Amino acid sequence: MMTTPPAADAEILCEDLIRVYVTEGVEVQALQGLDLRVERGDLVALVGASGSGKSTLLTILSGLDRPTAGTAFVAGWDVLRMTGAQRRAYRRDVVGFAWQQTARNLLPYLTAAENVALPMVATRTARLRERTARVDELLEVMGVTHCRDRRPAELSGGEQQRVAIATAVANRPRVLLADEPTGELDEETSADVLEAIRHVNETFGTTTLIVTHDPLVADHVRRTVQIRDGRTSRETLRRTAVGEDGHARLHAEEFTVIDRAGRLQLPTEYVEQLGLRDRVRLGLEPDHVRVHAGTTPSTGHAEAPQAPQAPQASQEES
Ligand SMILES: Nc1ncnc2c1ncn2[C@@H]1O[C@H](COP(=O)(O)OP(=O)(O)OP(=O)(O)O)[C@@H](O)[C@H]1O
Repeated sequence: MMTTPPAADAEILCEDLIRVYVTEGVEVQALQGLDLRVERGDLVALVGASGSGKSTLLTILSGLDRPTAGTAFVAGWDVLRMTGAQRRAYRRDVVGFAWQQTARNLLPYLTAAENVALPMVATRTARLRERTARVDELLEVMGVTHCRDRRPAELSGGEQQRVAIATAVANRPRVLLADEPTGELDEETSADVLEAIRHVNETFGTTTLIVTHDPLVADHVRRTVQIRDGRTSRETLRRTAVGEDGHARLHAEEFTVIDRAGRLQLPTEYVEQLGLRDRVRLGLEPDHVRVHAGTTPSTGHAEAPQAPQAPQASQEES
């Protein structure tokens, strides 16, 4: 359903997303009020420990599952309120997916080129000549032109994933969702696949969300969002800046996410390093918030250790 999302410019916008699974009378809160905003054309990695809710979120964004409550808009589509027919159109035209299990992505009896062409054949969106040109373009962007006439069994794991991503974006979806695309690959092959995803993002402007627990993914994306206990908790933004000496350097800035109720999570290492627990003392400064260990009233600043300062992040334990 095309409705205007609350913030029309965000390509993916989730607010207070909740997903409760009930199995045999036992409730599991997989998503506990998750907020996420991804701008159009962005490339974002969503990282988090096993069980933190990453796959649950991706399943919702891909239109395969409905959340229990909250809002989720993808490319202007309200994923909570789609009818069956709209859901099929959404999955066909708006989002592309690549899954961890390579076998789930490609048909084993088709060649790489036939696999990539398949979504276009299914939607009858292009004539044969346009289709062939599109397949060639995609295989080239993904660096797998040499695999054109081979079947999946004749490809390496990394080549299979690159063909799978070419297939996922064949119909020019606005959003690409990838669930652990490097989960079955070694480090070097993973880096190749991630660079290929980045190339697709830059070439076609496809908004891309990669879900992973591979920390190396963070090196290949501009923005990493960490999910903890079914909520987004921290973000890292990377940018390259040229210093006074003329050399380009990569800067990484850490942010913590603050929700509408003013709650935020302190990084575990800050909590451990300063022995923060139970209650902390806060102080409001003109441009930041101080967080001190200890629960007794302060007579000055000197006696309590000061929390390391995270850029932009005011810190308070939730
Ligand atoms: N269909 C389901 N029925 C019941 N509980 C589920 C279901 N799917 C997920 N869960 C539970 O929801 C929580 C979040 O699971 P989810 O698969 O989203 O985490 P994840 O971060 O993707 O983990 P992993 O990295 O191991 O895939 C877990 O406690 C999981 O057991």
